[in-house]
Formats: sequence, C-alpha cells, structure tokens
Amino acid sequence: MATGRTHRPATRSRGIPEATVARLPLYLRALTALSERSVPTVSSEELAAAAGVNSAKLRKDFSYLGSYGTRGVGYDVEYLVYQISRELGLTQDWPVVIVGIGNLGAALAGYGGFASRGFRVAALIDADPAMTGKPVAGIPVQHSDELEKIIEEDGVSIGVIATPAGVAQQVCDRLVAAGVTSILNFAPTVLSVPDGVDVRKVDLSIELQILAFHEQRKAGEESNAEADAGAEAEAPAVAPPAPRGSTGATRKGPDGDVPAVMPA
Ligand SMILES: NC(=O)c1ccc[n+]([C@@H]2O[C@H](COP(=O)([O-])OP(=O)(O)OC[C@H]3O[C@@H](n4cnc5c(N)ncnc54)[C@H](O)[C@@H]3O)[C@@H](O)[C@H]2O)c1
Repeated sequence: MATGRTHRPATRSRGIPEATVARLPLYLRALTALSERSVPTVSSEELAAAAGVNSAKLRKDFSYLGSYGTRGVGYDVEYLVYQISRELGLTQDWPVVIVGIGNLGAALAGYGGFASRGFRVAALIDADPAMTGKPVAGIPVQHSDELEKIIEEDGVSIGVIATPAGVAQQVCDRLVAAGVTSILNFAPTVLSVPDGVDVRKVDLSIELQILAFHEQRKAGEESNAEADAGAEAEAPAVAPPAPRGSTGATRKGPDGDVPAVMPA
C-alpha cells in the first residue's frame, strides 16, 4: 500500500535490491502465518502464492539472503522468519515516536501490528496543550516542546508524522535535527530531508486514485466487450472470409472496425 521515496540507491550496500527489500515484509507476513500454524517447511510455490509474488522472483529474492531451500522439502519456515527479520533489522527493538495525535495518530498509536513487528511506540507527541497528559492507547500524550528531549533520551531513530500538511516540514526538520533518520510521513506533502535520512510516504488517497484509474479501465473494457457482443449479434451468421493478407487484428467498435491494440 505504501508509495515510497527513499534517499538510498536502488541497490543497498549489502547488494540486496530495493525491490527485494520491499518484498521481504510480504514473505515475512506469509511465513509468520505459517509459523503460527506450526507449519515446519514450505515450498517456494506455496510461499509465493501466499505472499502474492511470482515464485521465480521469490527464489531470486531468497538467493540474496543466501537461502536456497532444500530440493523436495522446501524452505524451513522458522529459519526463514529469523533470516528475513534479521535482514529487515527486526530482531532489535525500534522505538518510534508519533507526532500529531489526531484521528490518524491515535489510530496508529492503537495499532497492535507495530509491537508485534519490533516497533515500540516510545512517545506520542502533539502541539495541542489540551492533549498533554491524556492517555491514547494507554500512552500519555506529551507536548511537542518535549520532542527533542524524548528523541535523545529514548534513542529514537524513526518518526511518524501525522500532523496537518502545513506543519509537516517543520516537524520533519525538528525530528531530523534531534537525530531521527527515518520518517514515515502520512501528511499529504513532499518533505525535503538531508542525505542519510529515509522518508517513506503513505497516502491512501493516492492508492484510491490508482484503483479508480483501474476501475475506469475495467469499465471501458466491459463496455467495449458489450459493444463487441452487440455487433456480433447483428453480424450475419456466416462471416465473410477475411481478405487475403489480413491479420484479422481488428475488432468491431461502436464506430466500425478499430485496431485490436489501441494506443494507451
Ligand atoms: N496518508 C493517509 O493515507 C492519510 C489518511 C488520513 C489522514 N492523513 C493526513 O494525516 C494528517 C492527520 O490527519 P488527522 O485526520 O489525524 O488530523 P487531525 O486534525 O485529527 O490531527 C492532527 C493533529 O496534529 C496536531 N498538530 C498540529 N500541529 C502540530 C505540530 N506542529 N506538532 C505536533 N502536533 C501538531 C494537532 O493538534 C492534531 O491533534 C493530515 O495531514 C491528513 O491529511 C493521511
């Protein structure tokens, strides 16, 4: 779901391509589900299907981890969970601060999926003095005046921005100046950060717009198919032979023959 931008090259220093890194959490989620069902081994095809990835791509991805599986047996689920977790840096505790505890920040604070993946919500920070001290998901909100102190004391390197867009850059600058080097930005704005700081952006409205685009395409294809069916119903029972040399690469459109492959 995430659309992201990082300031790292396409291949990471240890030689694992970013595209592989982006798929590791998908494998981990599928493997964790298998582990919870005490499944000891899994084939590349089964795991690929569970993760929604092509199996050849999965084998290539795992080769970067030095994991090749055993022919006829597959991959050891527990070991792969460990290997991927280690590769993603999830075997250590990551304290995270969430800045902006409105609707979204409060929902994120209550999200159980952080803790189970090694991310500990170290602090909830908001600029509204009326929020200070109020518990959200069991954690008292702290005022944004405390931001630098909290980051330093807790050794926080990951910050989540859930403030209005207009203040997001300013919040980002403070986080970075205080030592945060990874930012997950929910505010609908592009953040500028210095080299060495990674920014991932999550924007559900962009994801919805992409889905809307596909819906529109599907609706277009359906109406074309209906037009095809209508034209066929009107056509004579025995179609005349195609002219010599014709590829037949045309289909009936509402305005007559149209090329089978339309320009995008
Ligand atoms: N990425 C997504 O998919 C997605 C989805 C929903 C909302 N959003 C965005 O997330 C942000 C928050 O949305 P919301 O509905 O929770 O808004 P909200 O108004 O409910 O909450 C914003 C909070 O930020 C606090 N805040 C304002 N300035 C601050 C500052 N300088 N420092 C710290 N805290 C500050 C406010 O006091 C408030 O509690 C918005 O930018 C919104 O557009 C993104």
